Amino acid sequence: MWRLYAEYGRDNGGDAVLGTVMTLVSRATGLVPPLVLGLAIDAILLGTRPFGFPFVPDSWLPTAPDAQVWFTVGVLLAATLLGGAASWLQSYGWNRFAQDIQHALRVDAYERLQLQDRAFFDQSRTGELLSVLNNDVNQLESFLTDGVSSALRLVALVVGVGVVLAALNPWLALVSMAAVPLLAVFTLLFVRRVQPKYARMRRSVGELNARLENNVGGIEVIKTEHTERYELDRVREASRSYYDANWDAIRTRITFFPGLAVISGLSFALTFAVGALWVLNGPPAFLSGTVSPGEFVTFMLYTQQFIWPLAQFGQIVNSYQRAKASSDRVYGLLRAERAVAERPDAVALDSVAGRIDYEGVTFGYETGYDEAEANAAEDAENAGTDPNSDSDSPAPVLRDVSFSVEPGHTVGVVGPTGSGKSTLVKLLVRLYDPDEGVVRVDGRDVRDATLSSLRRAVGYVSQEPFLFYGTVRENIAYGTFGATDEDVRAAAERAAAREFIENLPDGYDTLVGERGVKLSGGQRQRIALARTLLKEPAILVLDEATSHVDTETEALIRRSLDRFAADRTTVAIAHRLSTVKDADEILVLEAGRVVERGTHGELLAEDGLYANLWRVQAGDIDSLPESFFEAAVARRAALESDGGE
Ligand SMILES: Nc1ncnc2c1ncn2[C@@H]1O[C@H](COP(=O)(O)OP(=O)(O)OP(=O)(O)O)[C@@H](O)[C@H]1O
Repeated sequence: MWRLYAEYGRDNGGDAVLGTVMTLVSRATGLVPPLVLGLAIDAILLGTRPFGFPFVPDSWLPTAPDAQVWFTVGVLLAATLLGGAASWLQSYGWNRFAQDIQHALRVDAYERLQLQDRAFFDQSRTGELLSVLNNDVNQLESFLTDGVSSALRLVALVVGVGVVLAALNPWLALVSMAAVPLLAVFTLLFVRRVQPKYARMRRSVGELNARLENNVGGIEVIKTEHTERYELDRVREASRSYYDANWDAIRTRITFFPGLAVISGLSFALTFAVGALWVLNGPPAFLSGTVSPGEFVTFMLYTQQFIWPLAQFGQIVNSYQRAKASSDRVYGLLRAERAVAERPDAVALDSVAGRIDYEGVTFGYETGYDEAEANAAEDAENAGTDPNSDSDSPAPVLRDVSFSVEPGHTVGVVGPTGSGKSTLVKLLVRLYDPDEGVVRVDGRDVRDATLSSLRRAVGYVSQEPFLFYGTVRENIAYGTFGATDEDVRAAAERAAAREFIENLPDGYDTLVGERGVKLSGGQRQRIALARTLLKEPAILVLDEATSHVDTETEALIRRSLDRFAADRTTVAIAHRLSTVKDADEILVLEAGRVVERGTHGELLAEDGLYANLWRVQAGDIDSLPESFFEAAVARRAALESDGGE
C-alpha cells in the first residue's frame, strides 16, 4: 500500500509535506491553551508563580493582574488563529495530495485494465472490476485524507503532550499516559479480530455488485424468461451474505469504541485522583515534588485532550485495514500478467498486402484465472521459470490448423456451431495467441508485429457488434476519429446502412442508446460493419457480420463489399452458406480441425460435410445420409458436455 502511495504521490510530495508540517503546527498550537491556563491560574489567580511564558521575553510582559489577564487572552487568541490557519492548510495539503493520487491511480488502473487481454476479461466479472476502479481507489483516497492525517495528528498529540507533561511532572505524566500502551494493545487485538471480517465483507460486496451488474445487463432475458422472482431471490441471497459479513464486522467494530472510551475514562479518573490528592496532601508515598492547582488543571485538560483523538485511533485502524485490502486488489489489477502483450522489439506492419498463413495452429481457452494464479505466474517469472509451464491445458478448440490466403482473396469459413470458427479469426487479431503454431500476416508472425499496426491492418467485425452510447456518427467514426462526414456517409453506404440511417429521427445524430439498444440487430451489425469499412483495412474479417440482416439486404451489402473487397483479403465466417459461396476457397471446420477445403463447386463434388450442410440450407433434408444426423447428434452431445463442465 505504501508503495502505491509513494509511486503515485512522487510528483506532488509537496502537498504531503505541507500537510505534515501543518499537522504538527496545528497540534503544537493545540498544546498552548492548557499550558497557558495552568500558568494563569497559578500566576494571576493564586500568585504562587511568577507570570511568564516560554519564548516570551519578560520585558514584554505586563505586571498589573488585569493586563496579565488580557495578555493571556491575547496569547490564547493568537494560538487559536494560528491553529485555525494551520488546520486549513493541513486539510488543503492532505486533500490535494489524496485527490491527485486518486485521479492518477484510477486513470492508470483503467489504462492497465484495458491493456489486459481477452482471456483476463473472460475470467473476470465486470462488477468486481468496476468495484476495484471505484470503491477500492476511493478507499485509498479516503485513508489518506482521514486516516493518515489523523494518525499523524494523534502521534503529534501523544508525543507533544507527553513531552510537556513530563517536563511539568514526570510521575503524574506517567499516570495520565498509562492508558496509551493499554489502548495500543487493545487496538492490536481488535485489528486481529476484525481483519478477516473486513476481507470477507469486501468479497461479498464484490459478489453482490457482480450479480447486480449482471442482472441489469440481462434484464431482457429476466423479463422474457419471467425469472424476476428467481433473480430477486438470488440478489436477496447475495445481499444477505453481504449483510451477514458486514454485520459480523460491525459487531466487532462497535465493541471497540466503548472499550476505548472506558480505558480513556479510567485513565482520566486515575489522573484526577492522584493529581487532586497530590495538590491537597503533597506527594504520595515514595514520590517527591509539588503539584500546583494550575499544573493540576493543565494535566486534567491534557488528559481530556487524549480521549477523542484516541477514540479516532480505531477509525484510523479501520480505515487502514480497508485501504490495505483495497490496495491488494488495485495492485492485483496493476500487476496482472498479460499473455498477449507487445514484444519490445515488435515492428510495425507497413503497407500490408494481405497474405495470411496459419501454420499448425493449436489453441485452447484457459479454464481458470484468478489472482492466486496470476501471482503464481509472476513468482514463477521472477524465479526465471516459465509461468505457463504448468497452467491448465484444456482440450484444444483448434487443432493443427493450416491454411493460406493470397492477398486480395476471399476465404469462407463454415462449420457446425462451436467448431472454432470465431476462435480461428480471433487469433488473427491477437485477441488470443496460439498455444502451438504460428499465424502470419504478409509472412510475419503476428506476435512480432506491433498491436496497433496489426489492428489497423485487420478490420474485425465480430459476431455480436458492440455500439457505444452516443450517436450513429460517433459509432461509425469510432477509431477513425479524423473521418469527415463524407467518409462516414461513404462507409455507411458500403455497409448498406445509409438509407436506414437517413430515415432515423436525427439521421447520423440519432442516439443509439446503451449498447445500441434503440436499433435492430441488423442495423447494429451494419453500423459495426461501416465502422470497420471506414478504417479501410487491408484484411477484412467478417464473423457472421451479416447474420442479423435479411437476405435482400445481405445481397446489397455483398454487392457493395465486392467492390470494396476486390483488392483486400477477406475472411468471412458464415452459417448461411450462400454468403461465402463465391469465396476463392472455403474451409470447413469440424471440432477444431479443417476437415474439407475447396471452392463451393469442389466441395459439393466431394459430397462431404459441406455438401450436406448445403442440402440442409436448401431444405433438402430427405436426401441427407443417416451418418450426417448421427454426427450432428454426437457434436451436440460433445458441446453440451463441454458446457456442463
Ligand atoms: N472465451 C471463451 N472461453 C472459453 N471457451 C470458449 C470461449 N469462446 C469460445 N469458447 C469455446 O470454444 C469453442 C469454439 O467456439 P467458437 O466461438 O470459436 O465457435 P464457432 O464455430 O464460432 O461457433 P458459432 O458458430 O456458434 O459462432 C466452443 O466450444 C466454445 O464453447
